[in-house]
Amino acid sequence: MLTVLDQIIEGVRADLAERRAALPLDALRERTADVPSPVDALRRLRGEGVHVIAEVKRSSPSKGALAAIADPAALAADYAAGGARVISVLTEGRRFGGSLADLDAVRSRVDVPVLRKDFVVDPYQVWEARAHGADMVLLIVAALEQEVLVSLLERVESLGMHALVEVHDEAELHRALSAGARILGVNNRNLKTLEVDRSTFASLAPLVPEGVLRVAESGVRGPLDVMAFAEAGADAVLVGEALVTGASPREAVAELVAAGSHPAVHSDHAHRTGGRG
Ligand SMILES: O=P(O)(O)OC[C@@H](O)[C@@H](O)c1c[nH]c2ccccc12
Repeated sequence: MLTVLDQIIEGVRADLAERRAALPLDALRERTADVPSPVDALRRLRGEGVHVIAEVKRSSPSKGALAAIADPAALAADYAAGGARVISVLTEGRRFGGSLADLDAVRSRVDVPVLRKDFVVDPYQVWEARAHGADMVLLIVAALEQEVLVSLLERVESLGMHALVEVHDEAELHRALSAGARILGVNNRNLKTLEVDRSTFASLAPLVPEGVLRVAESGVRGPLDVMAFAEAGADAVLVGEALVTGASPREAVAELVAAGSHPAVHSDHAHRTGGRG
């Protein structure tokens, strides 16, 4: 039986085949020459406190439509004004309602690093991310054979970008680390059942070695969740739904940023992680 992830990837491959037919890899590669160099997203995510990665997300397979988002660039500008360190843009169209046009719109508006959030299974998509100005690319371990993960990660870094390498369990975590992940995302949403279990991050975070950044993904409802992930060792949180469905995205991000830089969070985080971060 096909899992949700398998179904999504089937659609992603079909859409990718069309784009590749319209623009062959060589031509795509040439386009990257005119694109300004990537910003160092890893640097932006280091340092005191828990940083916020704010996501432009229209829909999801678990909830359906979340928000219309008529102007993704304006939303991204609000996120940046609220203090988001990185902006994540979903570019998958069939289930998440995103597009490369959204990535372009956001890129042209904000200076903060931009993450292309998609189901990347082919180097073409990594070149595409760069050609559209991305600084970071999501790689989902569950979607990739180990050799493919390794080569995609190398491609991302060779283009000067960083990868957010997403895992759901201990086996995937070990694969991510052995592939050389420097930014590790623990997705609290199980991709098979689509259920959120916020304890997933806390159970995997202690297994992440020092020097590798830890990002808690999915299920952040507000400041209390940020503080809980901080306590569990997060360097950053990735938040979508709570921001796109709220009244003021700028204020919502600012509240999360404040929770992540709360003095109690700081000292506790520094204490637990031996002062790193
Ligand atoms: O909307 P939430 O629960 O705040 O979650 C955001 C983000 O973690 C989620 O969109 C996500 C995490 N990993 C993904 C992989 C593909 C698509 C989407 C995702």
